[in-house]
Amino acid sequence: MMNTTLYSSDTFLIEGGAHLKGQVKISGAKNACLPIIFSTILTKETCLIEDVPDLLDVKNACELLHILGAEGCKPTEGKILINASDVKSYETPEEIVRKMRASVLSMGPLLARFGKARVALPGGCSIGARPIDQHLKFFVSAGAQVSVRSGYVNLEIEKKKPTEFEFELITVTGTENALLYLSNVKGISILKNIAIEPEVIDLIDVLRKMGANIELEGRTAIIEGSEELRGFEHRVIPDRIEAGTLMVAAVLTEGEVELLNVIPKHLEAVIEKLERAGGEVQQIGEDRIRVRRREELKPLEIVTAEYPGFPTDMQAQFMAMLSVAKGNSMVYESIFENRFQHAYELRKMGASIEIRGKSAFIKGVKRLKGTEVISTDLRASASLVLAGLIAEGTTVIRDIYHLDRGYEKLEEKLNKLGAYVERLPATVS
Ligand SMILES: CC(=O)N[C@H]1[C@@H](OP(=O)(O)OP(=O)(O)OC[C@H]2O[C@@H](n3ccc(=O)[nH]c3=O)[C@H](O)[C@@H]2O)O[C@H](CO)[C@@H](O)[C@@H]1O
Ligand SMILES: C=C(OP(=O)(O)O)C(=O)O
Repeated sequence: MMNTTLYSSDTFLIEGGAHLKGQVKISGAKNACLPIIFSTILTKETCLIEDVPDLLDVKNACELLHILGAEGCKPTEGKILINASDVKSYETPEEIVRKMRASVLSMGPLLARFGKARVALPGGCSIGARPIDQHLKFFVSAGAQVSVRSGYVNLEIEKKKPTEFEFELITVTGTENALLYLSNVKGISILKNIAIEPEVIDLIDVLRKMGANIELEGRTAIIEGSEELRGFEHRVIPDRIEAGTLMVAAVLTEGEVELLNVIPKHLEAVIEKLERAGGEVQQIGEDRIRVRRREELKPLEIVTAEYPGFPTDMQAQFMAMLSVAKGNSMVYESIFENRFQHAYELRKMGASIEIRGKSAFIKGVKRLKGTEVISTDLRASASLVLAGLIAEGTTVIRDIYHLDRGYEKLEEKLNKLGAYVERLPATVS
């Protein structure tokens, strides 16, 4: 699990009270971009990825590719060119892997390419135990020898062969790892009970461009892999979680914000809840929406679920909003067992939230008060920023390391909309 104190981390200082107004462009999705970066290991040809968000996780993924021996890997003005033909190493070192969850996605491509992989156990947000047993069960079913020793997973396979595998539970990166691997295995494989998050579908688009033939029937994927995968050019889908976060900001601050570069279909569950809570969301173009407050904030019941359900990655942001809704709300977190750390920080700001197991009971209060809080994980940090936007006085959010993993220039975007968010650089590392 991630220990934030290991990393130098800035502080946000927020003055509450602004009504956000204006236009904001949504960045490419972190959780789509990362698996796509790892897919480049599967080909010796050059790959071009566009709409790459400027994020710590992306920089770390690129550094990992660079350490493995790939060329390019320098995100420049939203683009990355990667050529992995010179990759010779099949070992991903702990220092990088523990910084981000998605580095587990190097397993599938390295095993496919070298017949071997040695990958440190991944980090990411500490929102639960986050085991990778389903990834490993998949690799075993594909014929790999798998062992875990001294914090590293060792995988080895003699001869790649197609396989049929059913996940015991729905896992996003587990599905992506299996798709990455099988796309490079000749023959027809079947994966059942897969995740169908938009980020998984974006990866499938890329794997198809590379030459894999992938068909989807509900939660089943039929994959005809190829041993000679091609390079690709691909524009990453917009980040639905960044969009959702800014939509909540617009409603919460009684503002009016136009979001550019969104795929409204990906946001259906979020839009439905936001409208029930008193927001108004209008589609004003193919990839544009306008969001504002329609009426007084109302309480909600939210149960997180796999896509197309309500995303766990939006739960914390909604909790910040429900903290000041008129009435009692309930949030049930069905995906992760420890994803309520923001609730304790929101309480410091005056929110009334009681946690019982996987449920949070929120009694709306009239207002929040600025104080000093700690950001414990990525979306928890986002919820504290939202709370800071409407709190009385100044909110100081320490250790925004995780926020930088997942939001591109959040303070700049918010300030352009009229907020006051100042970044104070870390003084100790
Ligand atoms: C980099 C990335 O894309 N991160 C996203 C991805 O994380 P990630 O892929 O890690 O999340 P999973 O979908 O794998 O996890 C879902 C649930 O399954 C459990 N599980 C997962 C794998 C496994 O082998 N065994 C197991 O028990 C997890 O502990 C969790 O309780 O999907 C999550 C769920 O939408 C999002 O919150 C994360 O933002
Ligand atoms: C939990 C998240 O990220 P990660 O899986 O990289 O920890 C997230 O994006 O909300």
